[in-house]
Amino acid sequence: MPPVLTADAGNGPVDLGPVLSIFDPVHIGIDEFGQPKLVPLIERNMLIGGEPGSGKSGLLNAVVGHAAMSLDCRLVLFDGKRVELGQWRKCADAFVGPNLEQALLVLRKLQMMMDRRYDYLEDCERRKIIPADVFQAYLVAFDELAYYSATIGRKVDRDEFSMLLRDLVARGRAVGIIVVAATQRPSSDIIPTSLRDLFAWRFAGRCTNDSSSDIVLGHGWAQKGWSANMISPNNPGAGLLISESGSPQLIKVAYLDDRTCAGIAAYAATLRDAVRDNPPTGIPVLRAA
Ligand SMILES: Nc1ncnc2c1ncn2[C@@H]1O[C@H](COP(=O)(O)OP(=O)(O)OP(=O)(O)O)[C@@H](O)[C@H]1O
Repeated sequence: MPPVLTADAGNGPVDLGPVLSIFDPVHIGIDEFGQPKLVPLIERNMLIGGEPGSGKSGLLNAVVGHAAMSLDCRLVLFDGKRVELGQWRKCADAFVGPNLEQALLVLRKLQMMMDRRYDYLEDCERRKIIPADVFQAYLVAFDELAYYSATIGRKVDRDEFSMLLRDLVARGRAVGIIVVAATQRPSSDIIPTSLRDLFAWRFAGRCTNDSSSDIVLGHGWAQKGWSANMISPNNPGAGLLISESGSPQLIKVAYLDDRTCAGIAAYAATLRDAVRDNPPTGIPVLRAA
């Protein structure tokens, strides 16, 4: 049972409703045996690849939905199409549409914040963020990665985008910055091996060939029989999920349709407003239900 958010604006505590935590594993769907598939995301990143229509946005929305409902997590969303993650806009600190300059601005700010968090950890002689920390986790989600790194704007800006993204993926984990990135172009120019290997979780929805599947999951898996090319085009949301230390696993993503996403997003935005608007005397507290 998730904890219930309680607010006290001076007239006694009022239950606002259940919330989640980004330190909890995220429910993303079911495995082959019909068992819930839960993935811990704190201190990890997730790469999502697959051909158009394979269900990447479905997985991204499941993850962003959990983060939106986690009041210990802030959201930064990059969405070249604006409508894939657009429903979560009110829950996000920043929402970047099809604008590379704005994307760079936001990424530079995140990099600066990451550096300051490292200064703080160094001063505290600690190695990573904990739930009791004053600073909150950030979920930084991209749909579609290649749009910013290979499609719009000037090459020099796209290169800076790729460099900032790599830095965030490489160094963000310990300071609570989680990157989840989706692309319909699983090719080596978009996801070089050195970048791919920084993602602890990798999900390949249906891919057009074995080599695209390997680019997401890791070299050699197709030859061992694990290729997302074998997934039916009529089965969106099915795909192979691998963690940095395991073998691929077939899963089916829990799909949130537009109406459900909008409902969760509106509820999460209300809770976030309630937390923001509460006076210091009424700081909301989490308690077990
Ligand atoms: N887990 C799922 N279960 C059932 N249907 C799904 C699932 N995921 C996606 N679908 C269906 O497939 C369609 C395409 O899914 P989605 O938009 O997530 O694909 P995508 O890979 O993000 O596509 P694109 O690359 O074009 O953005 C959805 O509109 C939905 O109808």
